[in-house]
Amino acid sequence: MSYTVVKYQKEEGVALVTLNRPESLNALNSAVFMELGAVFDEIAQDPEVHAVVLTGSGDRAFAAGADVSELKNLSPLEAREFALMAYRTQEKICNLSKPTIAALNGYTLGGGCELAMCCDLRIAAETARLGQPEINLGIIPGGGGTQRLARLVGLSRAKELIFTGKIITAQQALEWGLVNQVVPAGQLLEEAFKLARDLAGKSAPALALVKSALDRGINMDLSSALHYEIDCFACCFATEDHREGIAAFLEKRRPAYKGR
Ligand SMILES: CC(C)(COP(=O)(O)OP(=O)(O)OC[C@H]1O[C@@H](n2cnc3c(N)ncnc32)[C@H](O)[C@@H]1OP(=O)(O)O)[C@@H](O)C(=O)NCCC(=O)NCCSC(=O)CCO
Repeated sequence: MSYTVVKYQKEEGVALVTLNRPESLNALNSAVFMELGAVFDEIAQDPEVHAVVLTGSGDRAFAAGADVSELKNLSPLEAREFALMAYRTQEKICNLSKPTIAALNGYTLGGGCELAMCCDLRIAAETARLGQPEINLGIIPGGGGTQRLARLVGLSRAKELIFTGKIITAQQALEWGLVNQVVPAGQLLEEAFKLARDLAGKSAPALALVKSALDRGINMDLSSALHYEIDCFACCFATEDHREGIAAFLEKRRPAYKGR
């Protein structure tokens, strides 16, 4: 399939997905959400892809938020439809059984920050700036910001960011746990790919199971989550990869996983 507002490339088992509206700082309009959803459907079905890097084109922004010009004339019902469309795309990203890394190459605001939080890990360029500035438009986050931000940085810091609309540096985001790593801007994609290739070399079923244990477990009560983890642990023992991983350890060699 061909895409216009999103770019999609594959390299050594890693998919690179690039938001491609640099003239508007990769603002997220309906077309972007639709194409992004189609790209992640394609990735989900592609056995050659073992990890995903999501970034923005240009050197100014990952994404500066939902496209304000599209929000301008929405009725409440249309606003709800827009948010639901974003939600459906985000669900495809969150539910992907392969690891996802957001490479934040500049402004990561509003819907952009919400999209980054749908990825498993976030690496930020030193120049990246993050925030949920919706309050300054007289609206609130509608793409999961109130929930995912609070879960990542805690309720108090989420309220600080969302109430004030202030924009924080990559370093501050690292201290708050909103990003995992900060790197020089020139090394962002290199570092994101290094991490993605490392993850692509691990057992795909083990990664899928542990992602599910973490993402589903966090929304369960502790006892249910611990039992779910036990079930996921047991499922690993149905894979060829677990035999390979354990054999490789005992034979003091690197494992060669088959992804099954
Ligand atoms: C990101 C900011 C602070 C950058 O400011 P600056 O460097 O001055 O650059 P600009 O001239 O403002 O932007 C360049 C160009 O991009 C357009 N643009 C930027 N952000 C958006 C956007 N979110 N939607 C649509 N278009 C956008 C901007 O209009 C310029 O276009 P021109 O044609 O050249 O005029 C600054 O841009 C900023 O504050 N942006 C908005 C951030 C924001 O409020 N985000 C939240 C949106 S609501 C949301 O996401 C709801 C989901 O929960």
